Amino acid sequence: MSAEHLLLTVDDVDDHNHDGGVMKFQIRDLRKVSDAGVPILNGINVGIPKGKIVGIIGPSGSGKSTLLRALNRLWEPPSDTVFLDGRDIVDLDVLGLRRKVGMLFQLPVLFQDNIRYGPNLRGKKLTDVEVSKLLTLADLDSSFLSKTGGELSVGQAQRVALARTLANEPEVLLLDEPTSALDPISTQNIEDVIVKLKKKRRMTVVMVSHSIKQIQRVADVVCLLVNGEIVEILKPNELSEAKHPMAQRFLQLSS
Ligand SMILES: Nc1ncnc2c1ncn2[C@@H]1O[C@H](COP(=O)(O)OP(=O)(O)OP(=O)(O)O)[C@@H](O)[C@H]1O
Repeated sequence: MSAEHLLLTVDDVDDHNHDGGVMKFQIRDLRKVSDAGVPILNGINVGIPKGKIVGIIGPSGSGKSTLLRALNRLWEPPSDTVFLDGRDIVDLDVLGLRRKVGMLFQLPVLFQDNIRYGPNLRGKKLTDVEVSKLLTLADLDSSFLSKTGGELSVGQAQRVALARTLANEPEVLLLDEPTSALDPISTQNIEDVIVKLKKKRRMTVVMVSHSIKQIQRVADVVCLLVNGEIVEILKPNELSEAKHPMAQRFLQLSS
């Protein structure tokens, strides 16, 4: 399949509430080779539609995290490959980029004043009321204001980490298996928050997950990554129709 066929358009996204075809990210022929000369990303061509949840699934080692990390320059992509709102991200101020493009990892690492940290860096002091609002957004009550990191369960800590990311008012949320360490209830809480953020704040979300069911619950469109290539782009309810043999095998074993 040629690269042009894999350019994601808003028509691929089964939802009427779109922004007239606006892409938040455009990724063009993104490649990465390891120091040992092994290809990690093999020419990624895809658009990430504004205000949508794009799921990324694929076998272990297929390059999902590397792709995600390219979007906020945790891995520095080559110039002319990743564009945010039409601008090459390597030309942007890296801290400004990371405020706009927040990231949540698999396991949260926390300390008490974390939520205030990002705004503080920008000289903005959040009041207790503002912090409470962020906690509410992440489905936590204000009692969490006075709790230290050690008093939180992993699920609560992940929601506090989400509130911390949201304190920067990001336009894009990158999620790297954000619920893989959580129980089903905490997982559902995080999924609900993600969907709410998309609906209420029209946030763009790119989510890596090993859970096909999770991707089917939250994503508007799904990219299947195999050996550093997006081999198919499907709607969540069409995943069983994947044609690439590795993608079929992965989906069969995962379901
Ligand atoms: N800095 C690096 N140097 C060399 N190889 C790397 C580096 N980062 C990642 N890789 C390799 O690149 C490939 C893709 O890694 P990546 O973490 O992006 O995959 P993934 O699809 O997210 O995997 P998983 O599902 O297991 O988390 C792997 O083979 C990995 O070993």
